[in-house]
Amino acid sequence: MTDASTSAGDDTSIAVSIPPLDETAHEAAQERQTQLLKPPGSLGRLESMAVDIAAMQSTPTPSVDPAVILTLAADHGVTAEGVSAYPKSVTAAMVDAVASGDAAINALARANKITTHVVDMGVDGDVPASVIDHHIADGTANMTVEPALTTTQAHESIAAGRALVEEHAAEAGVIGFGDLGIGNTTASAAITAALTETTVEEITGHGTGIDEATRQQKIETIERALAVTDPNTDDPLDVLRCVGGFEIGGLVGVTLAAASRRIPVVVDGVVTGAAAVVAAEIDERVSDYLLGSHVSTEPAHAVQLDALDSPPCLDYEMGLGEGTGAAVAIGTYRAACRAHTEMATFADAGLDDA
Ligand SMILES: Cc1cc2ncn([C@H]3O[C@H](COP(=O)(O)O)[C@@H](O)[C@H]3O)c2cc1C
Ligand SMILES: O=C(O)c1cccnc1
Repeated sequence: MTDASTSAGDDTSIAVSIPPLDETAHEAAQERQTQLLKPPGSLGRLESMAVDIAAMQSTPTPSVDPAVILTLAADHGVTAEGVSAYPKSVTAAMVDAVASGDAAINALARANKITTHVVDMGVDGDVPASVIDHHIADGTANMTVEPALTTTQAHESIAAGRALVEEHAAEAGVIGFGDLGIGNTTASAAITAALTETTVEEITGHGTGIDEATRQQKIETIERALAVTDPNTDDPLDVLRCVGGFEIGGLVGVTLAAASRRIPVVVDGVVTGAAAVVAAEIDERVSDYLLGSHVSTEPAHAVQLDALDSPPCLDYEMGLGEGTGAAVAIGTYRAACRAHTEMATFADAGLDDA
């Protein structure tokens, strides 16, 4: 992966300043773990989760709170190729459900005390007034005919994601990723195939539940889109422009802005994973600020997590999106941080000699 100064062409408008992980905080947190009232290592990966977050946040007292999930929604012109089990109109309907508090993400976020925001990045339909408005267009173009986004739209989507962090999550302990958009597992598979050493066949999944014949059509659609739009695979912005989506570009912007503020980002499923891969190709330092959630049933997801060197923290056979995996994982990351900060040490308990 490359550094912002050498990738994305000569474009400097998306470059951000991302601080390195705080090694001193990392060492102090690791040392504290050895002093807590438990045999060293006995909290397993919960220990390294807290230590990693301490280094990201540059603090001896890591915390996920306040935890915020941003669910970005947009439509996709590629749905005209019959790649999803559901019609495009479901995107607007799901935005409405999330705004009303009725979707899976709302229930899981409430269960784990996480604030959620839903954002219209380019939904083709009416959305409630309470939805944050960063509408770029009524869905992307059909990537089998022309690039899904214009260059301007690709930039606009990233800028919107950055603005979202400044406006709604600047004080967050962690930001969880979420997505909505019928057809967006097709865009995600196309991005993943373009930016990793994989074939379209091996990383294309069943999305919302398409049968095998439709999956073959989805594979053929992605291959055609890559042939028609011919993205420069050395340029993540060009890949986003050719086969991406407005919500995916927005999530790239969220990642860049969060990392520049030392805010860890909890990656969700295959759509947000594609955005994280694009962001890490724009600036490899964002990888330091990524936290895995689940591993999705979509095959591209494990490939993405591997490319990002960001292991999942749970495997519950989930494959929904919306931020659902991030919502569940944030509960685990919160538990890790609270054990780290709230437990007594052997010395506190008068057990120095134990
Ligand atoms: C009711 C419903 C709720 C969802 N919540 C997330 N998705 C997920 O599925 C869609 C992508 O899958 P595909 O590429 O196969 O269309 C996106 O909306 C994604 O967020 C949903 C999909 C449906 C149908
Ligand atoms: O893993 C995901 O994020 C996913 C899977 C199917 C449909 N939408 C999202």
